[in-house]
Amino acid sequence: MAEGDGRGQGRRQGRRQRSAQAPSQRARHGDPARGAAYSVLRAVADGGYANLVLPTVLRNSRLQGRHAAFATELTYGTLRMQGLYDAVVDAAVDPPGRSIDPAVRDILRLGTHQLLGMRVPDHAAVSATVALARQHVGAGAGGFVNAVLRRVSERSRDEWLERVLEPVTDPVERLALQHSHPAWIVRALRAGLIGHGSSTAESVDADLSALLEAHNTAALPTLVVRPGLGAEEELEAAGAVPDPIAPTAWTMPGGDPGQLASVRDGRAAVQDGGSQLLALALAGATTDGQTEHAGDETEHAAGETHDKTARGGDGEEWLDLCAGPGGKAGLLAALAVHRGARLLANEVQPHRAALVRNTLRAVRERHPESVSVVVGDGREIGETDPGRFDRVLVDAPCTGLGALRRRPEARWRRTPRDLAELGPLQRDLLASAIEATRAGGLVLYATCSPHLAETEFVVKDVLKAFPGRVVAEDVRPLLLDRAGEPLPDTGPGPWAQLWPHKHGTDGMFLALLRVR
Ligand SMILES: C[S@@+](CC[C@H](N)C(=O)[O-])C[C@H]1O[C@@H](n2cnc3c(N)ncnc32)[C@H](O)[C@@H]1O
Repeated sequence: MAEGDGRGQGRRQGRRQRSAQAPSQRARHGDPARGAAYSVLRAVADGGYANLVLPTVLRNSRLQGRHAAFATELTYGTLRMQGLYDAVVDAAVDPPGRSIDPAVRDILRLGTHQLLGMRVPDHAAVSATVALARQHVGAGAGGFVNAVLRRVSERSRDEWLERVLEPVTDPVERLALQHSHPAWIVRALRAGLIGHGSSTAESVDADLSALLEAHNTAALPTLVVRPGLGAEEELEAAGAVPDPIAPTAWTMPGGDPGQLASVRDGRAAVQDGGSQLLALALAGATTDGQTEHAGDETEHAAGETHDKTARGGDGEEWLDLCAGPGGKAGLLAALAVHRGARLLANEVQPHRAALVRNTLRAVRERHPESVSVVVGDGREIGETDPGRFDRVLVDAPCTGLGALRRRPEARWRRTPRDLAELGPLQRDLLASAIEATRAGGLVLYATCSPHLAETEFVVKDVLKAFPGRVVAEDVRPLLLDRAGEPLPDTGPGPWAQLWPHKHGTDGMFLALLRVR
């Protein structure tokens, strides 16, 4: 993205920003877009989430249009690429490897992203970032930042890459540095590509590079239109177009989806296409022991477009075991209502259950009897409600390694220890879901991670714990795009793995289990 540098963000706002600062002050103070990016980086260093902090910071700084886009790209790009930029900065400081104050480190990362990752002219990148350092840290920091960024600006991105990669011989470490991921994640993704049958020994290196690159590429927001609530017209009028990935998916090439009335009132929402496919797959599967649902053939609500077979419906009870903040529950609720089923959304954290209630408001207002939200530990439902549900979604808490393109700081926060902590919880939740499902009913286990330890290994372990009682069914034929075609390249089955570089979705894993 080319940089705005305080110019032309709607003439009125540009004048306001300019008149608020004399030229001499502007030289000393950073501009609002860079200031906003810096605030988000500092909040992330304190444990905040960029996707939650950034909108507030943009609003408080009154940044809009291309200034907001500049601040967003600067923030997200810097967070994603910080592994590589730290190596560049460490090589550029004098003496190399000298320790750097965390706030100054953030400012140097921002400057390096402008120089190596954006189309900002060198002089503007250096002077505006030095001003930021002076404003937020002090004059000494300004001088230091100036010296380091001038050295960074002396080489191109490719030249820096060559320089920092030179001493690194291990192929995984090289890819990690080049694509700015922790090495343990690169190793796990490599194992996932092979383990899920997505890559062969010959193709894995190219696939891995494409996957890591996809994590570093901003994704256009995908919207879900919750069926039967009438949001399509407004989306069309706003310039959104149907997305081929799923019958409920739409893409908005520009503008802020949050401004749409249908998004504000919960008839539509921003939701990854993979998440939509997952909810549609669970709703589209056939439960045993149910009669045909006569409405299925005639209705043309999204998600019902292709499947004209019996899937049960009337009177069914559906459970979303780990529902917060409610994205998948929102789609499941709309599908359940349409099919004469009821959805119970469960979430262990009260504040996340409140988010689920809010997400479900459009359906709850129209069909209060069909949807309810409860706070509870999903591990207990198998005991409190054995054999009660026809369909259960376990969208398990996981490392989120499949959603790194949307959560720019997540790769630096996660550690292999998280896997050790999540593993027992994932197994307990899946076992509880199985206990809570009636004979002939279905459990869909899903993660937004392709890590083998939280996908295939969990499912295989739990299947072993229920010998003869639970079978894995082929979920791949249920993953249908808008044209009704099964998604290609989802693995050898019976489970499926989606990938950002292949499907343009988050890296979702799905396993469909039938209780006998
Ligand atoms: C991956 S998120 C679910 C995302 C959700 N399905 C959606 O689409 O918005 C996992 C959720 O599980 C919740 N969780 C963690 N432990 C749980 C437990 N023991 N019982 C129920 N929910 C739990 C977390 O708080 C988190 O909200």
